[in-house]
Parts: sequence; C-alpha cells; structure tokens
Amino acid sequence: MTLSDEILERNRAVLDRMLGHRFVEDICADRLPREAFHRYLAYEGAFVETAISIFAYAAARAPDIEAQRWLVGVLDALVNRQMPYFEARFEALGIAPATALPEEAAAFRDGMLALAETGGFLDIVTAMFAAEWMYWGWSRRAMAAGISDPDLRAWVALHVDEEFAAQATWLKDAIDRHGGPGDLDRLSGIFARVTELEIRFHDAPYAEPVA
Ligand SMILES: Cc1ncc(CO)c(N)n1
Repeated sequence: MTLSDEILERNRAVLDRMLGHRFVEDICADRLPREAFHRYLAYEGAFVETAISIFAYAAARAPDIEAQRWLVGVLDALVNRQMPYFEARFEALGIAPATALPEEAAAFRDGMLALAETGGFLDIVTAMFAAEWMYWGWSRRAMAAGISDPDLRAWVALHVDEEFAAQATWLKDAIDRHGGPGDLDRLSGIFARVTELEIRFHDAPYAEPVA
C-alpha cells in the first residue's frame, strides 16, 4: 500500500466522522439552511486568505522545481479564481467578510497556519491533502444528489472540477513521491489533527455568530 493510502487507512474513523458531518449530510440532502451557508461562506472567505499563506510556505520549502511550479499554479488559482468567487458572492448576497471568526473557525485557521509555519514540505502537503481530499470526496456525492441553491451549487462545483481534482491528486502523489515509511506516524498524526479541526470548523455555521 502507498504511504498516502496508509495515512487514509489509519484515519478512516475520523475521516468518516467528517464525511458524515451534519454540514455534509445537509448539503447532500439539499437542506442546508441558507443562514448557515452564508455564515460558512464568510468563514471560508477568511480561510482562502490563510490557504494562500499555507501554500506559500509549501512553495518556499518545496524540494524541487516540479513541486514549486505546481504550487505556484495553486497559488494562482487561489488568488485569481477562488478569491473572485468570494468577492462576487459577498457582494451579491450582502455578506460581510467575517471580521471576528467564531472560535471553531479561528481554531482551524490558527492550527493550519501554525502547522505551515513550523512544518516541513511534507507536513504542509499532508495537511492540505487532508483538507482537499475530503472536500473532493463529499462534493462529488453532493453534486450527484443535486443542489438547488445556485450559489451553493457553484461552490460545490468548484470542488468537483478537474482543476481541484488534479490538485487533490497532486497532494496525494507528492506524499508518495517525497515521503517514506519513516514519515507514516508523523503524517498520520497531522492528517488526524487537521480532520479534527475540519470537524469543528463545520460545526461553526450552526452556532450563533460571535460579535
Ligand atoms: C474548511 C475547508 N477545508 C477544506 C477545503 C478544501 O479546499 C476548504 N475549501 N475549506
């Protein structure tokens, strides 16, 4: 079994908890409350900015030009395609960018940023693999089930398109290309930690926003 598959295997339980999260189930059943979606989008808008920093750390620590070239492409997509999605949606839906994030969303941002600041290339790649592989998985299920809110459908569509799929797959393959058996325990721990942070992040839109 490849290293990335072993990481997935070891994290089956926590990953299944995330994939069965109320937020995911609500989207798949086409019943996510609109206010919850709009709160979530505000937290997500803040996270895309964090993701730019995380991938910039990965690019800085990348072991070769192939990895750097790829990661610069990821940064381009985040800055020039994901950010405009948020700018346009916030404008159209009258969503204020989240100035004060609720505790669960702040914990995700701070945890991911701390990991990127202190971790090596493989650690950062594994953290983003945990985040993106999981999104790609549930987004395919949600798209197949049907989503009536066009803004939510457009958001989920961003996570099933070829570009996102290629990104998630690149992260998985990079673990196998640059990692070895000696990395399994550490990387499995990072995957578990990130997925726990993801679960809390997706609890946040159901709670009252913090002023
Ligand atoms: C919170 C969160 N996790 C993962 C992804 C996938 O990129 C995302 N957009 N947001």
